[in-house]
Amino acid sequence: MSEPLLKLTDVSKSYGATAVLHDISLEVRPGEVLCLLGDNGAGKSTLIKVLSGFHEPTSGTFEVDGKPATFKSPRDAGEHGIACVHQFGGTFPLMSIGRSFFVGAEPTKGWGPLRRFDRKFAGEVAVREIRALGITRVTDGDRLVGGLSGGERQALAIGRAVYFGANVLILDEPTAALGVKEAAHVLRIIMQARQKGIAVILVTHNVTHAMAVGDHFAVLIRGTLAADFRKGERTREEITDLMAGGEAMAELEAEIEAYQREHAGQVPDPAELEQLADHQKPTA
Ligand SMILES: Nc1ncnc2c1ncn2[C@@H]1O[C@H](COP(=O)(O)OP(=O)(O)OP(=O)(O)O)[C@@H](O)[C@H]1O
Repeated sequence: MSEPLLKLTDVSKSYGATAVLHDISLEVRPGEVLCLLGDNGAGKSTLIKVLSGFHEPTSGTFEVDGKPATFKSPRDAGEHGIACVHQFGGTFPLMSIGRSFFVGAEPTKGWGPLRRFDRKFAGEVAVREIRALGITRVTDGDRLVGGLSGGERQALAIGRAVYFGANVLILDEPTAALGVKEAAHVLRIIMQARQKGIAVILVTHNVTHAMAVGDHFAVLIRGTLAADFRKGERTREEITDLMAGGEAMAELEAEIEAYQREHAGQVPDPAELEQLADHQKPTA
C-alpha cells in the first residue's frame, strides 16, 4: 500500500466548550477514495473544515507526505495540495467556462496597456481539463457556466482544483440534490480523479454512492471515529447501520421489546419481525 498523503493523529476540535471531534486518526492515500460517512451532526463538516484549513484543530497533529504540517487557513491547506470543493463551488453561472475556471488566476496576453485576459487559452485549458474527467460533451470554453448540467459544473470545479495542484480533493456531498444520471456522472468524475492518483475524500449520506466508488471508509458517530475499514470488509447493512449510529438497530430492539410487552412475552413471528425491520429501513 502506498504511503499516506495526509495523516491525522488524535485530532480533536471543540467550539468553545462544545467538543465536536474526539481523537480522530486517519490516513488518506493517493489514488484512493476515502468515504467519510456519518449521520447528521456526526462531525463530518467540522472534520473537513479542519482538513481544509477553515478551522484549526484544538489538538492533534497533521502530516502531509510524511512531514508535519499545520493549516492556519484554506490557503495553507491549498499550498499543501488539499482542496475542498463544495457542490458547484467556485463556478459562476454568468461567466464563461474558461473565465470561471481561471477566476482569481486569469491568464493574460499582451503587455502594458494591451495586457488582457487570454480568453482562448483559458477556454482551451478549461475544456481540456473537464474532458480529462470524462465529460466529453463540453467542447466550447466560451459557453456560459449556467448552461452546464450539475455534473458538468462539478467537473469544472474539480478540474479547476486539480489543475491548480490539488492532490487531496475533499468533496462535500457532491451528489446531493442531483438526479440519478447526474450523480452517476459525478461518481465517474471521482473515479477519473482517483485514476490520476489523486486522493479523494468523499463526504456523503448515500451508502450506494459510497459503496460504488469507495476504497476506504471512515464512519463518524458523535464526533468519534466509530469505524475505519476498507472496501469489502463490511456489508451494506453494516455500513447503513453504522451511519445511523446503530440507532436503527436500537430502535428495532425497542420495538421488539414493546411487542413482547403487548403480547405477553411472545417473540414476533418472522413476518411481523420483517414488518418491524422494514419500518426501520433508512430511506437514503
Ligand atoms: N460553529 C459551531 N459552534 C458550535 N457547535 C457547532 C459549530 N459547528 C458545528 N457545531 C456542532 O458540531 C456538531 C457536528 O456538526 P457538523 O456540522 O460537523 O456535523 P455533520 O456531520 O457535518 O452534519 P450534517 O451531515 O448535518 O452536515 C453538531 O452538533 C453541531 O451542532
